[in-house]
Amino acid sequence: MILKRLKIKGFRNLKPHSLEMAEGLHLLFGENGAGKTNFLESMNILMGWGPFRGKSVGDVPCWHVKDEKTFVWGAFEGEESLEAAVGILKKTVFKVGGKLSSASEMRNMVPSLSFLPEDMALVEGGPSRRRSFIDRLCAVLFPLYASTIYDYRRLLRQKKAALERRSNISLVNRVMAERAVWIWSCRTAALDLLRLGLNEAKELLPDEIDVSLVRGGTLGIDDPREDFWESIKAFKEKEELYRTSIVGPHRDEIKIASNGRGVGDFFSRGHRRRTALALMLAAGWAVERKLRKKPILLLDEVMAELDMEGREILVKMLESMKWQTFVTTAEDVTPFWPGEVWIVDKGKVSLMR
Ligand SMILES: Nc1ncnc2c1ncn2[C@@H]1O[C@H](COP(=O)(O)OP(=O)(O)OP(=O)(O)O)[C@@H](O)[C@H]1O
Repeated sequence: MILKRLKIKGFRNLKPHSLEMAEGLHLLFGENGAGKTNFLESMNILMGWGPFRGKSVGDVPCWHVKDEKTFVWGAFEGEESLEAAVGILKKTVFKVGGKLSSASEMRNMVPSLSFLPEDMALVEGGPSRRRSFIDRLCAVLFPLYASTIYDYRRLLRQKKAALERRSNISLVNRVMAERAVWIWSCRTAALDLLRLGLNEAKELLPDEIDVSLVRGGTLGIDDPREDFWESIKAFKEKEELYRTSIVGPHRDEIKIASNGRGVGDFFSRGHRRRTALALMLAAGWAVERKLRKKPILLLDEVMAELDMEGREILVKMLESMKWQTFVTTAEDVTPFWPGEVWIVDKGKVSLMR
């Protein structure tokens, strides 16, 4: 799908806009603090994902204009056509085709993926980044995924409280087991698709890459349900001693390996960045393959640490995927950019060519 028209009002530092957008690649070029990330974020919120990580929706309305309504409106075309609007105050209110809707409906109707500067460190550091990446992909691929994760987290809190009180946790374990097994099945299916997608992004990769799920805190028995229950049994005392939940998807690791070794440990920094971008492209491919809809990609400052060759490969691959893609940059890469170039200056977004 593509976002054909976009209207923005009262959104952070952005001036009111009404813009026509083409398909294909879009570069948003401007100085630091110009509003490039804000512009991507407005689309991210419209497509049901909320503000970028760590930011609160209450901070979105422009600080300088009192009592102005904050909204983002978009007309999407492609596999489906629809008009959607989101009004933002302390919360977000969605309308699709004039009728009340929700963020999760938007996420399912208009598949989109965002990739932020911190995602460039996807293959290194702790597992929570990789879980967040796979969760975002699963939330696009499987309509009930986001609500199941929400439910699972609620159960985790209940289990923790029960462990603190030293009360019986067998009932909460039983309810958790169903969610845990389902989340594992979704993550496994998403990783199967990612593996196929990585074949399409080979050019970016320095070597063969494999991705696999290591179930959190389990004994690693083949059957996930048996794995859950046997591990719960095996670690019962430990859970009670530490009063924390050891077994389950909240402790999963997504292993990214090359020739059997974790790439975080031995790929160079640049090659780790390329691997992260290859995973992002593979995720887009997975969405298109499963949903038969072209995703919209929002990429914030992803070219900053790539060498010239890496940038050229990335742009060539994005061109060949034919997804509508928005890329921000503070570096002047406009001469070799093959698509539309937008200049972002003090909150004003205008088409350069
Ligand atoms: N609610 C708000 N109202 C008005 N201005 C805001 C609001 N929230 C953030 N801003 C301002 O928006 C400005 C632009 O931020 P943004 O992150 O979009 O810049 P950017 O072009 O992506 O910059 P960089 O290249 O440094 O990443 C920031 O300077 C910030 O102070």
